[in-house]
Amino acid sequence: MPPLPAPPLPGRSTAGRDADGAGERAGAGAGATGWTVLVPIKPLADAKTRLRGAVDADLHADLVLAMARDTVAAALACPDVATVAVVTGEPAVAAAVGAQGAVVVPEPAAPDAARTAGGLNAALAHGAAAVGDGWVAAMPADLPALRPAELAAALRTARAAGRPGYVADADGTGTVLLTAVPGTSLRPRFGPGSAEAHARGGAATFGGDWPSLRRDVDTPDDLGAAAALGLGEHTAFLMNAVR
Ligand SMILES: Nc1nc2c(ncn2[C@@H]2O[C@H](COP(=O)(O)OP(=O)(O)OP(=O)(O)O)[C@@H](O)[C@H]2O)c(=O)[nH]1
Ligand SMILES: C=C(OP(=O)(O)O)C(=O)O
Repeated sequence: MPPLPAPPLPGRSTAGRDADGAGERAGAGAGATGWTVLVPIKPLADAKTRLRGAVDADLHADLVLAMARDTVAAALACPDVATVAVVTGEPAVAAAVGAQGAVVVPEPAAPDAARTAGGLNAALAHGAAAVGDGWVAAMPADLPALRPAELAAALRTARAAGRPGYVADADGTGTVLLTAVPGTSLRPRFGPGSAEAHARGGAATFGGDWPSLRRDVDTPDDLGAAAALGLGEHTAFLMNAVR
């Protein structure tokens, strides 16, 4: 007997966002018209090694979590997003983003893969299977300056294209948004040179003036660039506290 498909996750319902009457928000996964955005988040102690030194070592995990919470908050506030589904194996992350209104897809333990791009791509494939077919996108959790309107514009570009695609990061080499369309599965090829890898895999390149979406934070310099755009509240609070 073939394996049963994973059931779609429940959609998020947020009174504040639904109050303005936009019609595309209820539900997620199969049949839903709003986007489901997958956000993978690694165990905090292992995450963002290139960012180490931006704050004292004992605050590094707090900084990583603050950036993730700002990324999730911006996605939740995006009018085109029905559900934010965080793929993580870390209970502290699950509790934090669950309190924000994200749904959590528990990541299967894979100790040896956790530090590799294979770990990230496997986590996203697992998340995509859990949320089911539909308008599904993936985004890293290191976009602390992300503006909901820029994410909305990129998702609308993806929807209008009607085919899978990606948005490259500020450097042009990485990927900050990977999108699928109903009837196709997400094909994550994150890791060094992922923009080219996604293009080679047949994904369309989506361009637009989306500086906060493209501003992923890998290094202390990137954090400075994100600060120049305007950090989300969690990251801003932490950076102000350590100043
Ligand atoms: N769930 C999950 N998320 C991952 C995994 N690997 C990376 N991520 C997430 O994927 C996003 C992009 O990852 P990177 O920018 O490569 O982050 P990183 O591996 O923490 O950073 P470096 O250590 O500096 O390479 C971040 O949100 C990470 O938390 C993984 O194995 N599982
Ligand atoms: C994993 C990626 O992120 P970064 O290169 O920023 O680590 C990617 O862009 O595919």
